[in-house]
Amino acid sequence: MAEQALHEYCERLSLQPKDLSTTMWYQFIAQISQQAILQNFPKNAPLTNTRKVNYLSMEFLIGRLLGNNLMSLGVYQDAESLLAKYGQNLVDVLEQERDPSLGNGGLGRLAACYLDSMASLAQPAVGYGLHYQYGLFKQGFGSTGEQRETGDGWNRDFYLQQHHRPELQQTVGFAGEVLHCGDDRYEWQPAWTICGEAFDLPVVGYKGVQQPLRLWQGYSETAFDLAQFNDGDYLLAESKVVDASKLTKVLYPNDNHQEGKELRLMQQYFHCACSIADILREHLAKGRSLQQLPEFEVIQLNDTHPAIAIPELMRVLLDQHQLHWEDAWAICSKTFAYTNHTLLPEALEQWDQPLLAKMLPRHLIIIDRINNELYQQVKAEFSEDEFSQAWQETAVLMNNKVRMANLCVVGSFAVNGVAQIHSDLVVSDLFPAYARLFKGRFHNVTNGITPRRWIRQSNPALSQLLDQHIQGDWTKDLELLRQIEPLAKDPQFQTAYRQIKQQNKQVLAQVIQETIGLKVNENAIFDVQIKRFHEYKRQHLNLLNIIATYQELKANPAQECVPRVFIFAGKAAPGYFMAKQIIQAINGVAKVINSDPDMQGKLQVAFLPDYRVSLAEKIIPAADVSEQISLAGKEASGTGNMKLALNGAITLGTLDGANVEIAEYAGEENVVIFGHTVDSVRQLRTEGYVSKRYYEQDETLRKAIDALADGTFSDGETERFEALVNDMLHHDYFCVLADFASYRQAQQEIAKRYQNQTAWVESTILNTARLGTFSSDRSIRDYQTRIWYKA
Ligand SMILES: [N-]=[N+]=N[C@]1([C@H](N)O)O[C@H](CO)[C@@H](O)[C@H](O)[C@H]1O
Repeated sequence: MAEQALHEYCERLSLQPKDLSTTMWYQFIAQISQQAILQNFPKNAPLTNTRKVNYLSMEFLIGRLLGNNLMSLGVYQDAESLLAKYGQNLVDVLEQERDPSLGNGGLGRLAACYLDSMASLAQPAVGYGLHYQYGLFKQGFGSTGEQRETGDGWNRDFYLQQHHRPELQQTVGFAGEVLHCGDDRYEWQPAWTICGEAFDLPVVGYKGVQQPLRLWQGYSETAFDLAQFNDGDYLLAESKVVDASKLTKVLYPNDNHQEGKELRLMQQYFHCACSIADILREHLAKGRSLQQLPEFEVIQLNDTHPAIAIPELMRVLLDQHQLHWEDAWAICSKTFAYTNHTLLPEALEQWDQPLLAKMLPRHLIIIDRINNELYQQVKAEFSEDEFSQAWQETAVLMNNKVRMANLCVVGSFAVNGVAQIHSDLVVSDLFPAYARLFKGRFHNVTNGITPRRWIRQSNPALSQLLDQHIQGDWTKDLELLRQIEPLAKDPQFQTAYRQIKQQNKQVLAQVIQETIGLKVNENAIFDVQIKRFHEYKRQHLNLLNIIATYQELKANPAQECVPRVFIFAGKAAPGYFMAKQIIQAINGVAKVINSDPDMQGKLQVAFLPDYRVSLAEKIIPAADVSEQISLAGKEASGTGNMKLALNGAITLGTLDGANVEIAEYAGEENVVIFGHTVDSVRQLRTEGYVSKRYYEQDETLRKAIDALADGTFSDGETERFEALVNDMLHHDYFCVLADFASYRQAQQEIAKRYQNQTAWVESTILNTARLGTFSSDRSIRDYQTRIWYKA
């Protein structure tokens, strides 16, 4: 079949297979993969004992799809051997695919892993997102190591792994007036509308089903106005067209931070309005009633970004289907479920009421009614003395702001956090009054990652070893990894496992050489911190330890040391000054250390630019140490921690997010935990945390910070990192200085353990063997049994 297709493809190009470029081979393989997806997939029927999931997310960090699709179609080897026949290497051909960076970080990647798992488990689902023209910016570094951003056009219109669905278009209104037509009846007259057209990216489940990721793109109903053009009024002729395409032009590059821009709210509403209309179209087309919606459909809100979907569904039920408030609310509140991904106050979205009054006047009226109904409930539940504090926490409308997280809690039948410690804090710290008011509504579903992309596809050598020693298909059931536990001490298995890690490190060393021109010591510990830059993730704590290690080695050149390569990757939101300071400081330190002959073979720092899914796939299999060093209570879960540990990296972390559960499953002896806990941070704050004291009392820490301040790592410029140093000494909200000593000790523990390779490799094997629970298949099964099950 493929040979025939290849023949036809070459004929169309009037070329011989030997003349095809790598890009042409990519296009050929992508085409036959799409045909295969369209023609003979799925082989399995979707589940019937569960509701269809509509996963609403402003981000889907899907990564390259072709390799994944070939694997899930079961034709990866066929493609590999066909290409090999013509002297081509599939890995190189797959490198031709642009990385659709339609997400910022963990939240967006989690959505992609969940789509893969739902399709693999035959859980009926549709992902609903936006077809951004520009994904997350491309990152480069300037002459003094500062982050530079450039637009990342991922060739949206020519992307091969998608189908345009013009028949699914929707029309979305904005602004305008609301007429009160008596009693409870309202009519919204939008001032203008934008059309949404759908692009379906097939999600190919592994031995499962195929279902769509549906991405909406804005365009203007009124095409080019020829009449106006003929009247010579060219610009006006084009005006409407410009606006619409601007709507889904670019992804907002913020991670864990709200940017209260009008365009962002318009994007969110456009996303929700198109998706709600499409869900109802499909539901009603099956001859089902509106009242049956919660019986067959669940709408999962991926954080608060799609929260406006709640008043949007209410609007449609009230104004377009003339339901009474109670009936509409009964349907809504049994259809929506909300996942919270962060406790950071600056990330909890709040929109100015006046902005909603202008942009979505009908929705504000509905939100006001929801708020009034809630007021009665809170009044009834809490006593006189308790009421004001309870209302302060629970009110949806407060201080001229619409609190989107509160709207989600009130409008959903289920709320979940993304790791046990986080879900506990959601109840104890974020929503205690809600937890009392809505008993049984709060759940935990610990995050997971898809083993298809993050082991089978990105670590083929390890996958082969696992295939040789495991009965059953671990790619489908990751708990089967337990079968290698007895081999953890087996010398032969250890050798094979270690050699695979070493091979992966050599591949990464090649990538580092090609990308930043640094030749790293492949026998050193590859110590990896790869994630978005944010003060709570504390990349600057990692940096302070690197500086201290450098100063120690400079002061004691004869001292024995375990060679180390510190590998960083990650982007900072363009508007996030302090995160950008940290990036620049790491590059400044790297420049000095990497060019210092005294550090040869001992210490190196590699900061790889433009972190993205395809780069993560190369770094993760090569990591020895996984840096998960956020301040306890700040990282809701983390998912990089799971990918790194399953691929045999030892977690060096705080008791935060999913690190806690990784330590539980791997065994405390197979991770290295340090630092303050959630409770001891609370105590530190109560006692009044003064970071300067740590600087004064800890000489190693002081010298490291002084070196950042005195120009050592900034070409003698003393003000370049002034803001970062001042923040550390006079603020340091994320307690970097308070955790420095404990972290440094933990790093020395890592070095000590690494010297006993037999024990180290045993520990890494046990991490792979015992962490099957962090498969996103397990997460989806938890959602099915705890949230999505048919009532
Ligand atoms: N937004 N947001 N939240 C995050 C991540 N930054 O995207 O969601 C991720 C997915 O739930 C979490 O793993 C991570 O801890 C959390 O910070």
